[in-house]
Amino acid sequence: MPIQTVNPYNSKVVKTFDEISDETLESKIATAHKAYQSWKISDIKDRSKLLFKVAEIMRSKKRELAELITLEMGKLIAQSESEIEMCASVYEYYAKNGEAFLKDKPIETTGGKAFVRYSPIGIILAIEPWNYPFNQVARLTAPNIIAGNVVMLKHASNVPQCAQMIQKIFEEAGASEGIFTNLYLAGKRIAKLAEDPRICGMSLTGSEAAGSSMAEAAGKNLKKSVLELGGSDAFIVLEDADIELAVEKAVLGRFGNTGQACTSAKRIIVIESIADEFLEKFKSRITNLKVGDPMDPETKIGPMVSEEALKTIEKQVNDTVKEGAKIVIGGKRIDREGAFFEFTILTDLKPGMTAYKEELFGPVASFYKAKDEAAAIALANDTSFGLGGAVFSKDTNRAINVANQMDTGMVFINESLASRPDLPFGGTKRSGYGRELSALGIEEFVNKKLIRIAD
Ligand SMILES: O=CCCCC(=O)O
Repeated sequence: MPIQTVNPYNSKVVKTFDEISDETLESKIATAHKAYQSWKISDIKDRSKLLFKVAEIMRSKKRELAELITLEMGKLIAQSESEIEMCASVYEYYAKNGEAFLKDKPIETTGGKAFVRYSPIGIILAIEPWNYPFNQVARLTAPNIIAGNVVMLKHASNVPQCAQMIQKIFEEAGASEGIFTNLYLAGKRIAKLAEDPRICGMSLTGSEAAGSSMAEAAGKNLKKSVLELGGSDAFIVLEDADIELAVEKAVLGRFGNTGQACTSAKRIIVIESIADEFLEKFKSRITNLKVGDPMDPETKIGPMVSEEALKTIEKQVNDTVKEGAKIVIGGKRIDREGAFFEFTILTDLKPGMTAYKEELFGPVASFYKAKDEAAAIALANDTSFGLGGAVFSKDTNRAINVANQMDTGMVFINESLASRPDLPFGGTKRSGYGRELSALGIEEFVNKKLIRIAD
């Protein structure tokens, strides 16, 4: 894949970047390794100041950064601005709480004293996706920078200007060279990078295939890794739910970011007795929406990230329809320049169909009726993924009981799933392992060193 900005609104190539040579890569690793030697022993208050400054710069450049996101991957401009806000709040969260999270943890032991100290480990390689080009990077970078690690970023090849901008923001905030380094390189060079003893941890958000090959390289070299992969999250609406609320959140949860999120509410599962009413309201909320330029605040349907992404979802929808599913609304590309796909709802889905078993990474909701709560849970769990989910019910205890039976890393009740700096984020099954954000996110790439003092 060439490293380039292609505007998904009109498919025009805006700017192309060269991959770095092996010599440049070596020199960047050497610089990062050197930076780590002083960063790991720096005062945590200075590390915190750096992150506060990064957050401040991001807020002050919110519009410019949001426009870059929209240019490179087509997100609606208001959603791009929200991403920058969220991203700044992640940097602030670790700037404020990092010191407390990293405090020594005393251990009760017989005779003598003991505690666990969280120490940094070195360079962490972040392999990040295009769908939240600033926020995905923040989630790995903020906890590691405060912990005393340094970060090298291999971003998705279609968001090179976002990647470069993050490095520039760190520089502007006063970070020495090597604290945060953007690398323009192809995915196939990651396996070789994993062999480098100066790279001490690897984190990837992306597809199952990319995750599996990164984990293989990390495992072969005995490196700790974190994986945030795909999802096919269930959005369960029980018969005692507030239907208006559930519909509103389903629209947001499924069609936000043009459906291109690992945690999108890809499978809407509604109890039979209220399913028709829900479906009618759900459909009406996505009917006659304004299609157009994602930079225009009036636009409600913007482009998908690329022609390739559009073709993938178009094929998945066509295959599923051939297999017997029905289209309630949408179902095809929009006849205009750019990677536009109609907001779509599929019904009559059965096990084995394409949309039943695969992740649909675009604006397509799979709608299911379940005869009762147990059937809804069984359906929710009938997937190889285990990222997130949502349950809607006015009875909180009932909803918690349902959440408890869902095989996922996260469940939100009466809300659609969205990350927050203070909540752990991550999955189980084929959605990956490890956690980002919250106090748990800082624990992934630190040496939990035992120190024992004899009596
Ligand atoms: O693809 C991953 C999406 C994460 C969305 C979020 O941060 O809520």
